[in-house]
Amino acid sequence: MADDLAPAASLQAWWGMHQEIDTLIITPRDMGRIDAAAAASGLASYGLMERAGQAVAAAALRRFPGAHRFVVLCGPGNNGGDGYVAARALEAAGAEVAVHALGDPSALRGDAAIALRHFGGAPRALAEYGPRPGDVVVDALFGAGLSRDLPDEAVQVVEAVRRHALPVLAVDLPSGIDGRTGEVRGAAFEAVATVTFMCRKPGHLLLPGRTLSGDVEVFDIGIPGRILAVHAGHVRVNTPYVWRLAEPQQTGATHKYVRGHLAVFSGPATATGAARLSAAAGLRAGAGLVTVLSPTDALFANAARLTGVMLKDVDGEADLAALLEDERLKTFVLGPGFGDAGRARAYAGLIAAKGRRLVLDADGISAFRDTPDALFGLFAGGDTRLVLTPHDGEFARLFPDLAGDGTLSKIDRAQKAAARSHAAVILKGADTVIAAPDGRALVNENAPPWLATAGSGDVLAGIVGAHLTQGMPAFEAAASAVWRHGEAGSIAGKGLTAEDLPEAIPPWPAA
Ligand SMILES: NC(=O)C1=CN([C@@H]2O[C@H](COP(=O)(O)OP(=O)(O)OC[C@H]3O[C@@H](n4cnc5c(N)ncnc54)[C@H](O)[C@@H]3O)[C@@H](O)[C@H]2O)[C@@H](O)CC1
Ligand SMILES: Nc1ncnc2c1ncn2[C@@H]1O[C@H](COP(=O)(O)OP(=O)(O)O)[C@@H](O)[C@H]1O
Ligand SMILES: [K+]
Repeated sequence: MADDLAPAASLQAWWGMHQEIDTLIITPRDMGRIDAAAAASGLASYGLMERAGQAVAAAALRRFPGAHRFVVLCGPGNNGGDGYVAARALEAAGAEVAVHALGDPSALRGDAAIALRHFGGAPRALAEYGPRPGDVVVDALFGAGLSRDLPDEAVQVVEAVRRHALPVLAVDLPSGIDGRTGEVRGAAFEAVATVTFMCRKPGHLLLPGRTLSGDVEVFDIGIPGRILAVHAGHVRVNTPYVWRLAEPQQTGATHKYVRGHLAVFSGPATATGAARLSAAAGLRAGAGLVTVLSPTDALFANAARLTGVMLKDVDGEADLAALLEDERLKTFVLGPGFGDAGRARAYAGLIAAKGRRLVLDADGISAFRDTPDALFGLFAGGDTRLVLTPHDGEFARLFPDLAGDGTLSKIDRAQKAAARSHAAVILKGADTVIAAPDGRALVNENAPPWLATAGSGDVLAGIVGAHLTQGMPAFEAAASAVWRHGEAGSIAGKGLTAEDLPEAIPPWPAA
């Protein structure tokens, strides 16, 4: 099955309702199209560079009032051009400025050559830069145009600046970060802050670029929003803006079955806790009823620890088939602590055949490691009814080729996996990516590091299940679950355990 993404034109309309510019994530390739469209619309490109460089200088002066000297490192392209504008503005503000260029400045073309001419000074060679205490480095070596590993000369400066622990303000991206993937190309500056233009790029949100970018300031250099919106792809930051219209509505007529019934499969007697975490999270996240479906040997272990969550004996396919006769049971969570791979495959098959919705997590994902296509076939066609919640290790079991392809970004991997599996995919981590089969993708950024604790993923699976069973479309259900999970992590605070998370799931944000 082809992985090529051909987002429907109607998607543009879907995003049309969600065009807040600060949620757009623009790849360097999108940015190229945006530049071309801006130029075609009559916008003077040098004006954009001038505003970009001025914004960098303003940020440098504001952030580093005690700097002895600003050292502006300029590269061979337009990122360097921004650097020359910034150097001129810093000098005009009375600061001490040193400019060092990578390569021959007389080879600059276009707007960058104009910026150098306006600067008027003669840059010194990059290799001549000797770090001094009190220096603030303005990194304008490479931005969106980085296409291969940093040259040795630049690597040496990156290392010298790190050795001297000098603060770095990056222009657009820290040099060495690939704007499309967030990966380090050979070496990269670690910036205190990065000033970028119009929108953030994947490299600002995906690790390790997210960490190396420091605080990211987005400065509007004057490209009209309508041009951005038309040429932006289908990647956004995961904020309530993109799914708030799909939030479950509660009216006076709501009763618990309207809010949906969620079922969570328990593992054997020695591994029941994960399912209860999912179930507790599901109830707190808004499912009207939640039932743990337990193998017979684990009934007592579960019964002793459940209150608001119900319990039912389901010990094999016949039991599940009988249960599926109840039309009100719409959504299942399968995988947390589940253990039995053969039974997981059989249960997924029954659930799919009956047209129900499934969150497949943990052991449920691993159960299909030898037969991923069989899983994808179960949920092909019709609305998206499957949500997969892999961490990197589980992802590699279902999608070994995508996991092993070093040219793909985490966003690309999630998008291709979603298209192939007909599932909404939550590819977890500190930079969780949520993708839909139609090509939409979101990068999450509200999760605190202390969410990385045993059982945290089980809680997430339960929240997704609760959202699905309340009728949200799969992608929106998944994205909003990741966001609420991140908020719960912040509310529960440092030192949390997974048991604290369900209690901390916040109400829906005000629409
Ligand atoms: N409309 C826009 O998009 C604007 C872009 N601006 C700046 O323009 C930048 C992009 O400019 P460019 O496309 O010129 O790209 P860069 O300035 O990032 O890179 C310059 C050139 O370096 C070469 N190169 C790439 N990797 C290299 C490596 N490892 N070693 C040696 N040479 C390498 C490539 O030929 C590339 O075109 C942005 O990052 C931003 O700073 C700003 O001027 C504001 C306006
Ligand atoms: N460094 C981090 N910062 C924020 N969130 C993280 C980080 N590492 C992991 N997470 C989140 O914590 C959860 C861990 O889930 P998972 O890997 O399934 O662990 P478990 O199986 O122990 O629950 C996921 O939601 C993941 O996105
Ligand atoms: K840079």
